Amino acid sequence: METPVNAHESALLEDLNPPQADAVLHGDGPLLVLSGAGSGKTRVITRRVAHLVKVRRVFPWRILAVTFTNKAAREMRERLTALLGAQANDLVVSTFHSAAAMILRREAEHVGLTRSFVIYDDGDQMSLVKRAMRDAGVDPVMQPREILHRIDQEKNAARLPDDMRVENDDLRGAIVQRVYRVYQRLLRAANAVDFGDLLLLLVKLFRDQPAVLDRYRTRFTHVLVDEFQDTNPVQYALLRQLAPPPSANLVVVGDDDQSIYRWRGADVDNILNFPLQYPGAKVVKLEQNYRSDQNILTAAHEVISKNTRRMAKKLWSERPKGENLELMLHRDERAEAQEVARRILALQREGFIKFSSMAVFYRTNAQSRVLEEALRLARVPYTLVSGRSFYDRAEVRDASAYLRLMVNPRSDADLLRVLNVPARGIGDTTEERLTDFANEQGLSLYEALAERQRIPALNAAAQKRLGGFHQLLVSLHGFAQTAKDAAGAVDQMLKETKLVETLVADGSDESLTRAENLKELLGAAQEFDLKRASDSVASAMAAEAREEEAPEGVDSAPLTADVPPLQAFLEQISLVGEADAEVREGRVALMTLHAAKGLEFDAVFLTGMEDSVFPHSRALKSEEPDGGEEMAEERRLCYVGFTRARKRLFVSLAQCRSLFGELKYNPPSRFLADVPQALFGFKENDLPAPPRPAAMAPRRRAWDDDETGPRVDRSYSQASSDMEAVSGDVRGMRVRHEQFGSGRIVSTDGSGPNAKVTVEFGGDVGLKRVIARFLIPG
Ligand SMILES: Nc1ncnc2c1ncn2[C@@H]1O[C@H](COP(=O)(O)OP(=O)(O)OP(=O)(O)O)[C@@H](O)[C@H]1O
Ligand SMILES: [Mg+2]
Repeated sequence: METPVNAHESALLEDLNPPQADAVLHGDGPLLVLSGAGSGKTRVITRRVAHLVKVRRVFPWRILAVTFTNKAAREMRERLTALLGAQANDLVVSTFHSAAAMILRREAEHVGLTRSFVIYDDGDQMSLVKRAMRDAGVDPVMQPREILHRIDQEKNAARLPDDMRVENDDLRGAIVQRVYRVYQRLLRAANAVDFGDLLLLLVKLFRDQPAVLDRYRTRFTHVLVDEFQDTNPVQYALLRQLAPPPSANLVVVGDDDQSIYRWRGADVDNILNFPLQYPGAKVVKLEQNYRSDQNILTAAHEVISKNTRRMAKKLWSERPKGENLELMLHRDERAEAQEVARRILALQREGFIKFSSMAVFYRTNAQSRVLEEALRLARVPYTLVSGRSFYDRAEVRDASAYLRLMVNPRSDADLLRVLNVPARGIGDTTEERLTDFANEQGLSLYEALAERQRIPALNAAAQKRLGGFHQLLVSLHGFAQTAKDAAGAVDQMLKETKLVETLVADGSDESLTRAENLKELLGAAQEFDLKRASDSVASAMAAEAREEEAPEGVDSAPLTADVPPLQAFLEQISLVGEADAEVREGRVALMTLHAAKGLEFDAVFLTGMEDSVFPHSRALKSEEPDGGEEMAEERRLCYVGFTRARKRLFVSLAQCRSLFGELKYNPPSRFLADVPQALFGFKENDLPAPPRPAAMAPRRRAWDDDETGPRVDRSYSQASSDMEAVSGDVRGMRVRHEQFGSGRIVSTDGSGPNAKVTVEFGGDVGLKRVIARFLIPG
């Protein structure tokens, strides 16, 4: 460690341990910080950025710091503003996607777009894929969803249609390639990109036009990446372009144990092989955890250490052992939710833990509904962290479609969405004639509208309606050209389209709520304008305060400098991700495990700890004995979940659960079997026996109606019935019937040998009502 050179430096290093300080002080060249959860990786990134600016006098605009979510970027910026003041404004702190979007917009002409391109989300992508399938004339042998997934995967791997490797006998691959080609053509025609394009087009541009790449390489002398374990190949390619091996100043921090986005193409090898890609990279390991009490860390360690392919690391903590972990067993998901709500209230009252320091996690979004209901009933304030929910509402999507048409009328998907919203009497036939005409003439729908007189077989009334709609779009587009701020444009759009007016006139409760949401969108635009104005003032002041001049000829302008306000606002909306909702003051946070990455809470409830819920049923289907890569990823997700907790960790499970409209009796999560009993405060052989599924043995799904399949762990069911007083409940029990074979009891009517029992039998038999005495157990 070097000696601090001045007061700035000592302030920045004050509360760092030696390896952290080492990483902050590291001079030039690549650096990898690889370490477990809660060891201060994110703190190292922020401090290092502050150190670069304050002590090493690097211009803030030369620094590109990339994080995983907008929320994380926002938090990092806040921390940096606290350390650097107004200078923080000139830093580029963003997600990969938003950094790429900003650069791509500046260079749009090079990739066949104009600067006003729009960004399509999943929903838009889906309708585009369907259209591409029609245009490509492929038989509907594949689901659009599957094709879209494959296209996304290709993009994550940095492959355009021509780069796809399709074997001769790979029919499905050939179909994907064909649709992908048309899909890309449709995107370009609409002056639109999807998420994958943002990165892919930029990587291609940088590869094909070295002069363009050179400008950004010269500019960004320092690139830093948080959560590096979750980068996918196209993101890594971009990093290597901007900060090429072997000697660029690329700092990556991450934890291979927290790699949880394989399904989005993330490749954990990126972090494991970093020292090979960047030979000579300095490697720093942080081993002290500052977040969690020892019991929590031990549990997390025991779960993750079952994974075979990982960098071994063991965290230690100076923090106390802390409280025991708590295992909560419940009859069903409703009982679970009620108990979670009750415990939250108790913690707040007796444990002095604020609502905002508590979180409830679950594996899949579908689990949130019951939890929400219970929290509402118990009057526990909460926020659902599911960032897109607001922007995914139908009325908000309609409004956004109009806004996007304002800047880019060529966006066909948007035009189709609002062609008859609010209702203006344009029916399916008219729509079909319009689209057919546009297709034949090779025009965008907007252009086709202008030529509507030439559309065959269109009656005068339909002509007139299309004319009115066209007029509306022309007027809005004109307005957007000169709009001074985003809010003005949103306001104008709402007025001209009469979206709010129509909803208010309808007057139903639902319509009024929708109208409120549109006003909320206007509010979001106003907030955006304010923020933009204050940022630009701050950044001008910071520039003035600096003694040094930016060097001649280097591009130092803010990346969004010339972007018109409405467009910048739309970009922000498009890039809102799943994990982006604010964790609000005074509220418990509800979120999926994936969204919990990087966060910390005093108390964490991890719900649905049952096999096939968590680990997800997908991972249980794996053929490999230990569940293969999918199971390893679920295990990492469990590690992420556990390590979010500072002081209290509750793991909870239900004996039976309705999920996705099905009633399932799942055995306890195999991850629970890895947690030493003592951490729950159980002594050996204590009852209730902690659930111990045959965790390591290969097995089938528990509900498979198959004689060779495993059975619900009876000892566990017994234990939990003792706890929950559900004795006498035979639901879930396995039974045999001479004629129908084996099955599982779903419900009963009456008691004794003549009770009527509804049983779900295997094979084609399905649900049957039979008399109890004709059944034998097993
Ligand atoms: N040297 C330190 N002294 C005291 N507290 C620290 C120190 N380093 C980090 N912390 C605190 O420990 C907690 C975890 O830090 P941080 O979020 O940076 O860890 P991380 O390694 O990024 O975790 P994750 O792997 O979950 O992303 C934070 O509350 C942070 O403020
Ligand atoms: Mg972190």
